Amino acid sequence: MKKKSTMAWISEFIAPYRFYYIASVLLAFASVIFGFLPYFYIGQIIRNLLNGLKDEQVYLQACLWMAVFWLVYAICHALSTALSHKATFVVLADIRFRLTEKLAKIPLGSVLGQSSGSYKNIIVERVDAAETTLAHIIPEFTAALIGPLIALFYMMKLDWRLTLLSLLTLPIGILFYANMLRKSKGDYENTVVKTKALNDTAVEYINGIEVIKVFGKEKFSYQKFVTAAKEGADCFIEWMRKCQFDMAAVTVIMPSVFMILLPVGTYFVYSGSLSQDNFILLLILSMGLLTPLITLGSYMDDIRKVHTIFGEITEILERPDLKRPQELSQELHERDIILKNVSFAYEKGKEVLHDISLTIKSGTVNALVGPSGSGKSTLAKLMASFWDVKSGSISFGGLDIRKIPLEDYSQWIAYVSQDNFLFNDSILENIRLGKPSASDEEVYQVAKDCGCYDFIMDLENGFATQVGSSGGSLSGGERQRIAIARAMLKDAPVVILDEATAYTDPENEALVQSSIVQLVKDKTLIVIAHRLSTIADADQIVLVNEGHLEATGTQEELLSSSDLYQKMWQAHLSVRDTDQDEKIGGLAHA
Ligand SMILES: Nc1ncnc2c1ncn2[C@@H]1O[C@H](COP(=O)(O)OP(=O)(O)OP(=O)(O)O)[C@@H](O)[C@H]1O
Repeated sequence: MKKKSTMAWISEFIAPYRFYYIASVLLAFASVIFGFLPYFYIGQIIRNLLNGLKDEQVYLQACLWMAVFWLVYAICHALSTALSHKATFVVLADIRFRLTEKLAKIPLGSVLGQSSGSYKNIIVERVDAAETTLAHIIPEFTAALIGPLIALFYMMKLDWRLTLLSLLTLPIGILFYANMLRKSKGDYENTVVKTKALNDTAVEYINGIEVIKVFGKEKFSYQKFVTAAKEGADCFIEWMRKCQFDMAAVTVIMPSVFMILLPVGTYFVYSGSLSQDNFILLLILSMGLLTPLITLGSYMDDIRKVHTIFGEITEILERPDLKRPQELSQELHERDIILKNVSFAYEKGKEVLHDISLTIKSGTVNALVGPSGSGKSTLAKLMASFWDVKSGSISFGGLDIRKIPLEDYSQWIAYVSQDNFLFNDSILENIRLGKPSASDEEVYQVAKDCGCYDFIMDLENGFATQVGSSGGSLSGGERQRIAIARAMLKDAPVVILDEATAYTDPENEALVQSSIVQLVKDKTLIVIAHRLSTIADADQIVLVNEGHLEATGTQEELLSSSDLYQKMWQAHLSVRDTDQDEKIGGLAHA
């Protein structure tokens, strides 16, 4: 697919609000004209003064008209800026919506491949940085371009020789400006990269504050942050260092045209080829000619910035969606999940699952087991449709899951992971997320079924308790039980469960386990099992090893047929606490 240019993207974003921008440009145009009209009166006043006119009325009238035009100029300018800002803030909000919508549509792997800090940086700061350019450049660029053109036209009428002389320093200024742009090429992009790194380190520092404290890594982590901050500052300083000489040259050389205009103009006046009043007016106008042109140059930098910013935004927007149809094309049969010759790689050339064929029968308990890194979670996530398989197929109810609308499929699958994310909202709303239409009573009931009603009611604000960012104000077990209640409310026929590797205490483990038993009643369960005792009665154990399907069967079958399973079982027996396992019980259907 051909990539869209930055301009094409910007046009697409601003298209719904183009009338605001057009109105803003027209008003900017009007403001330039009205801002220029007072110069006619300045010329008139100078002329009258030099001619010795002593009629106050004439001066008063000229001043009055100047004030009126200035007022109209100010109103047009304010309206133009207000319109462009209004449109820009809506455009920026749209861009943010599109970015967040896009993150929900692309494969999960594509989202997880980048740190949350850098997403936050793009969605919040980078989008914000586009505001200056979009809101200011459109009206101000117009004004900075048209203003000097009108001035130039008027000056040519007054005296073409001095007008051309007043432009003498322009090419020199442009040369310095071009040199500055050439030298600092890539510097803005560099500051973007360094700022991103700084963001990532800051987010990592804050998210990992517990680990940092526990392992006494304050110095190390703080140093990492300091280094990122210093590198960020250094690259800004370097950028400024490269620009300062040329920029200073532009600001000094361009207005120095006076050094030429004054002697030459004085000569013209004395030789009688230029009137005094026109000379003074030309001097004033030549000032107004160069300042907007210098401003125009500074917009070039902004345009370059916006190119980088939109490059980052559109890189996300152009990522391919997880392709799914809008509607189901056929009725689904039995809700079996069937994998046929499934292979998968996160990165090109690094296949992590190889040619897996497997049937998960509807209503059965299935355990995915295997050594660490063997591919259990990847397999489960493929079944949950978080990614698309690279080859082979996964079907649900007889239909390839790529042909099932994501919305439908997510209704049928409940994925309960170890790090259950809770939103910074009340417990009630966090559970209700499983079924947005659920009444408060339904939420209470599911909390009772899951065995978390009592602990919630013991909290000071009960179900209205705010859980804090990522559920930080609750214990790990409490968070997990709320996430299970959420999944239970969803009442999906298939539950994929990433069993916790470690529990803090046996009592909590028993509570979590019993809520899981409630959750999976009469459902298809696919559990990524880390402790074999909990899945001894599973209908099917799927043993994965190094991305290959090693064996499938009941525990009895695997104990007699698979060496690897035997070894894992022996290892498990040597560490398990029999009493505890009895208390907890397994995951088989009751
Ligand atoms: N997002 C990812 N990007 C790249 N590689 C990944 C990603 N997630 C997992 N992997 C790799 O895929 C392989 C299988 O990982 P997976 O998490 O599926 O194994 P697992 O059996 O669930 O491991 P564990 O029991 O330790 O959780 C590993 O080599 C892992 O490094």
